[in-house]
Amino acid sequence: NPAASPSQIISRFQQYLQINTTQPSPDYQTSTQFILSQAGSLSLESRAIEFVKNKPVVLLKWPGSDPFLPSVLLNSHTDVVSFEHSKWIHPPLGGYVDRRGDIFGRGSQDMKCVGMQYLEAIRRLKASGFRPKRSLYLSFVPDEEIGGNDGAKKLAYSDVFKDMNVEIVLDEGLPSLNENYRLFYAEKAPWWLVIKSNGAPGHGAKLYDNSAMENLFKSIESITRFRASQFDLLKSGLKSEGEVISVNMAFLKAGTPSPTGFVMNLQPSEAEAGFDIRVPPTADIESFEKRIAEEWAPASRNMTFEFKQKVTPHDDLGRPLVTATDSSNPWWILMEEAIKKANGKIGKPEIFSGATDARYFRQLGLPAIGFSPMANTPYLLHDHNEFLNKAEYLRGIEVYESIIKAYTSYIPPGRDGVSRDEL
Ligand SMILES: CSCC[C@H](NC=O)C(=O)O
Ligand SMILES: [Zn+2]
Ligand SMILES: [Zn+2]
Repeated sequence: NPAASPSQIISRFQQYLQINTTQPSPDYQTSTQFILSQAGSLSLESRAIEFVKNKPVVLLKWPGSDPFLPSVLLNSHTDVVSFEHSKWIHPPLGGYVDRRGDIFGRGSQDMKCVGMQYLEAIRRLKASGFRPKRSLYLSFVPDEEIGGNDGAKKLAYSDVFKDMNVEIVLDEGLPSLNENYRLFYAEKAPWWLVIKSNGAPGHGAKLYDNSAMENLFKSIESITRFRASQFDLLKSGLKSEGEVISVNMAFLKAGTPSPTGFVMNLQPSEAEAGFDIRVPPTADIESFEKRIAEEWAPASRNMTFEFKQKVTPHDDLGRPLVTATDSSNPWWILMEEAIKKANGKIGKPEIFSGATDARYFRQLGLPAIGFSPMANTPYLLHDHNEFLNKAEYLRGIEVYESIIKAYTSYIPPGRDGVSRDEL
């Protein structure tokens, strides 16, 4: 079967990498055509739904033999973040494979790899004669990189989704440098904070209190100390990456522009700074909010603040938005078993450091697991020279074969254990 040869498999991945779905103006038309044609070659049911115009959600279905069993959803996003072309050793939209077998491209880790691996796993399972009991859905959603409001969120809150009767969702994860795959049961919530200071303007030679710059820098010092304290917890091993609040400065804006740069002998009356903050579901939100209002942007120091983005890491009832990792969640156990069956090793369950579409499904009360099968791989999401090794990519397909088999065959205890198939 030539369609299943490694060179054909890699060639399909390259084709997907070559489609320019880079934010802020992704070519969703071409990616949609590509995915639909893949679905056609696999005889999957397919449709493209525009909950928002020109932002297609491509939905594929491999029907299960028992329509009464809830379904399984494998999600991936089709968009990728932008890149600095000149800083790459191979073109970011090329899908170039070097002598070591490293496949270069924006999206090779985040997450065109996963979307294609789902499809390749289905190709192999179909060729082997496997038939799922549960229906398997694949969603290829737009706009994850800009928040997912017009993509996964629309899907999750739609009637289409209700009709799908989904019981478990898989979405993206992160690579690990060692041999252990990483599994994610929750994620941090992005808070994008902008703080502004005001102060009296004055001569650049004059020393006085409460300038806008001084007021802003008192805040930056306080934020820097907090950042260091969180980072120390991580460095010392007392906490893991997913358990600390991360704070990074995104921009600084101040000064009075002049045709030759900035006016040097005028102290500005305004200054501002922006921070990308990530809050774990386990954090004490109230005390952190208090810290921002009282220490980072106190009105008493002529400061104001605003959130450009403030996602809650909690559900409607105020509970942390997490997927269970113990025996109360059979999907977690099945996932671990299926990976191990495919000879994969697994590290400790983790909280994802960034934001993913999984949060929309967790908000509905569904279990969602973040996983991208990338072991022995450096973390290059959003970085220059993003790549995934060919051998690692192919191994990931085998892992998904094992997961899909286990998930679509799972019948919960107590449900008489007889599927329609066997009747
Ligand atoms: C709040 S929308 C941003 C989503 C983005 N997701 C992946 O990188 C992130 O910055 O985590
Ligand atoms: Zn992603
Ligand atoms: Zn991303």
